[in-house]
Amino acid sequence: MIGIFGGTFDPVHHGHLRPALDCLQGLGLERLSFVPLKVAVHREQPRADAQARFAMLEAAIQSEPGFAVDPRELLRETPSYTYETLMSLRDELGPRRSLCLLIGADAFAGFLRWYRPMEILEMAHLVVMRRPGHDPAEEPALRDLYRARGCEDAAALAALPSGRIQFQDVTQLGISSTRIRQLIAQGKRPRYLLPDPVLDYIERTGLYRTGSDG
Ligand SMILES: Nc1ncnc2c1ncn2[C@@H]1O[C@H](COP(=O)(O)OP(=O)(O)OP(=O)(O)O)[C@@H](O)[C@H]1O
Ligand SMILES: O=C(O)c1ccc[n+]([C@@H]2O[C@H](COP(=O)([O-])O)[C@@H](O)[C@H]2O)c1
Repeated sequence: MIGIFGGTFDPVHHGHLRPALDCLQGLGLERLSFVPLKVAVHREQPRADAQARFAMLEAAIQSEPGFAVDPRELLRETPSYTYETLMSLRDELGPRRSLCLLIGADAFAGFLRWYRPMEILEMAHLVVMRRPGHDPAEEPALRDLYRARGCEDAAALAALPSGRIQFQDVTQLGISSTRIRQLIAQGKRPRYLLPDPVLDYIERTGLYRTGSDG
C-alpha cells in the first residue's frame, strides 16, 4: 500500500511531517509521496513559487527513506485537481494497488466540494489526520459518507485498492504555514516549527519577509 499527501507546503513544517510519519508507520505504507500543488483551486495562490516549495520539501524529507516528493502537479499548468493527479497515478499503478490519499481534518471538511469527490474515492482511500482545532466531520453529509465508507483498520484498507475512509490518530501539532509566514514577516525566527534545512533555505532566499497574511 502506498500513500500520497497533497498540499500547498508554503512552507512544509513539522505539522505535516510528524503526522505523515505517523501514517507511514501506523498504516505500514511502502512509501509516502508529498505532492505539492501548482495552481490552487480553492484558496489564494502560494507565496513561494513551485521550485522553492519543491526544494523545501526535498530538504525536509532527506533523512526519511520512506518519504518522497512527487512533482507531477508542478509539471501541469492546469488547476491542480486531485482527481487528475489520481488519474495519472492510477495509470502508473494499475487498478488493484492499494492507494491512500492523506488529508488533514480541515481539508476533509471541504471534501464534498472538491472536483469529483466520489471519483476520487473510487481511485484512493482517504486517510484523514486529526488536526488541532478542526472537527473532521461536522457536516451531516460528511458524517453520512463516513458511516457508509468508514474503516478502522489498516489491514482492511490494504486489502482493497480504494473506497474507504479512515480517521487516523496522529501527533497533534498546532502548527500552520500561515503562522510561520506571519512570524517571518514580523522579523521573528520560526525555529522548531519546521526543519532547520527548510528554515536555512527560507533565510538564504529571503522568502516570506514581506507579509500579506495579516
Ligand atoms: N498541523 C497539522 N496537523 C495535521 N494536518 C495538517 C497540519 N498542517 C497541515 N495539515 C494538512 O496538510 C495538508 C496540506 O496543508 P497546507 O500545505 O495547506 O498547510 P497549512 O499549514 O494548512 O497551510 P496554510 O496555513 O498556508 O493554509 C492539508 O491536508 C492540511 O489539512
Ligand atoms: O481537487 C480539488 O478539487 C481540491 C480542492 C481542495 C483541495 N484539494 C487538495 O487538497 C490538498 C490540501 O490542500 P491545502 O489547501 O490544505 O494545501 C492539496 O493537495 C489540494 O490540491 C483539492
